[in-house]
Amino acid sequence: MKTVLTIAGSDSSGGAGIQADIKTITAHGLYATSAITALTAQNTTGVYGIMEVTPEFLENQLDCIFKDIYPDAVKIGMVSSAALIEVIADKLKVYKARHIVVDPVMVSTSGSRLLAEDASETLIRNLIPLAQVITPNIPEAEALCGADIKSVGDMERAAVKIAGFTKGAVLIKGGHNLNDANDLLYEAGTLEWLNGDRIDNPNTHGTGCTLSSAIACGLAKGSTLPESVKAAKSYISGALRANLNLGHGSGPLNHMFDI
Ligand SMILES: Nc1ncnc2c1ncn2[C@@H]1O[C@H](COP(=O)(O)OP(=O)(O)O)[C@@H](O)[C@H]1O
Ligand SMILES: Cc1ncc(COP(=O)(O)O)c(N)n1
Repeated sequence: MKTVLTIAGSDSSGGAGIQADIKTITAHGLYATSAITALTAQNTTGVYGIMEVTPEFLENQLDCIFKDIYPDAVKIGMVSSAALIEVIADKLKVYKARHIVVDPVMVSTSGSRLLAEDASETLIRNLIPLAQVITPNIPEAEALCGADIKSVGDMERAAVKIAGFTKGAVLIKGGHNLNDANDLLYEAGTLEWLNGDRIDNPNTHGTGCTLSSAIACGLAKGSTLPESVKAAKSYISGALRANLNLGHGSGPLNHMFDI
């Protein structure tokens, strides 16, 4: 069986982070392993506390996984500090990890910072260069390219610039656009729009985590990046359409639908 490793934070409400990743990987018929970077006390209304693991303990988790159940793809989500980012980058290099998908999680949908302000540089310098693809949302893409994104042209210019930081590909997610849900993939010098109808569902907690894990699943199974991204987009649309309504805020996705 193919396996996908998720390196991310725990979300006590089960909608985002490690929990979303494991649900997504399982729904794709793959085996999930995990290395937890932090515990969050979180629900659909917000993030109420963050407790990071130590760099040594993250190292220990990564050694355990890579020496035993070597992953076919790796997804990286919330990593809040520079020291943890450095551990991950070192271990991915030591173990020659393949098919690395980085979701550069900076701020939660509910507005809490999940990446320390002084850690962005380390993310860009140490981790993003190892990624086959990174999946910023629009505010994260603005932070990475240092420019506002207000139009389709801005999004395309940002994609070309950000892809220069990775092994060559970026998917800028359009979930923060009001009228559509069009994502933009830039790979091997080609821009490809993945247009999606906006689904009328306010429960979008964990969409970014789910999408990046689904992409890692496609890559682990041997699909190309464009194939993996298209399948992941279709998975997200299905999970949004299946419409769960839990909690008092922006609720989680419904992974219990037929892929
Ligand atoms: N209301 C929606 N309808 C359809 N797709 C959506 C909707 N909201 C988000 N998406 C999709 O979910 C994925 C995650 O996007 P986004 O919400 O921008 O990421 P993040 O969770 O990192 O902020 C993207 O593929 C985006 O197009
Ligand atoms: C542990 C953890 N990781 C990631 C996110 C971002 O998810 P979202 O952007 O959907 O709030 C989150 N809220 N919590």
